[in-house]
Amino acid sequence: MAGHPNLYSFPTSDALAAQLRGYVLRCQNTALSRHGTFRLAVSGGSLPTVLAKALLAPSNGSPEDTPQFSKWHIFFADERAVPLDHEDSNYRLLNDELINKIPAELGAPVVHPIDEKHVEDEDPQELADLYREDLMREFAAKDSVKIPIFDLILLGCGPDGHTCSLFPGHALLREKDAWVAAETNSPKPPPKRITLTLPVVTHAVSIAFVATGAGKKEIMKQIFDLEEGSSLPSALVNQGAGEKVSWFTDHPAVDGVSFPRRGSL
Ligand SMILES: O=C(O)[C@H](O)[C@@H](O)[C@H](O)[C@H](O)COP(=O)(O)O
Repeated sequence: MAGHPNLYSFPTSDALAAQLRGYVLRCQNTALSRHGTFRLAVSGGSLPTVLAKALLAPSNGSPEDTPQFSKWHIFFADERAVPLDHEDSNYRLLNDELINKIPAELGAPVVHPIDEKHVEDEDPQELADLYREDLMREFAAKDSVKIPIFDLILLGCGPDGHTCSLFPGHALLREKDAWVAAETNSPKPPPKRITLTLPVVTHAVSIAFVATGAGKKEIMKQIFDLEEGSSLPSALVNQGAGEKVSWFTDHPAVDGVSFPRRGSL
């Protein structure tokens, strides 16, 4: 086990966004110095809005504080099997909240959507297989790799402890080999989705959760303080990736949580 996750808690959404910006840009700068691109995966929910607040804020002018979007490859940690312009699409959400608002001088990232031709398929397995092929092109172009190593995966946490489209008690949590899995019966609509698997999430260089609001405090207690929460998907990410995991929360989300938390990175 690789140590404990980092739990941060901030008084305001502005403070959270500022710290998240610093964190994401440090991940970017490390990735660019290592291999010239920044490869990340993002979830839906409130995350794209928070991310936009963080990344579209004015830079202090230093290269370290500047998003170099033209070197970014953005994948989806999970996606719903719907057309890309559908209101349930995480791709559409990310475009609306962030991508379409990036000033031209910062460049444009390469965004990797699901293959829209297969969203109506009875079984989303083909969608998952095609998304894996896209990952192969990006992560295994020259070598054969066992697992893609994202520079950063940005996640949300549902009130039931789910993350990506990995839901509590689901057989997918035991997946060891697949990179991308199909979900046909999600307890949260829409039912058909694809998701990165737990091994892909925990192998990332860095993993960050954003969880805010009083609606999260019960599940945060389960994840961080209670034995009974240890099998929840978000807790499994903590256990599998330890100190590589950072949680960005606000005070209401961690009210009553005993696990030690810090107010800055
Ligand atoms: O596909 C989904 O069902 C959502 O994207 C979901 O996974 C979301 O990330 C969490 O429920 C956290 O949501 P909030 O960030 O809005 O709390």
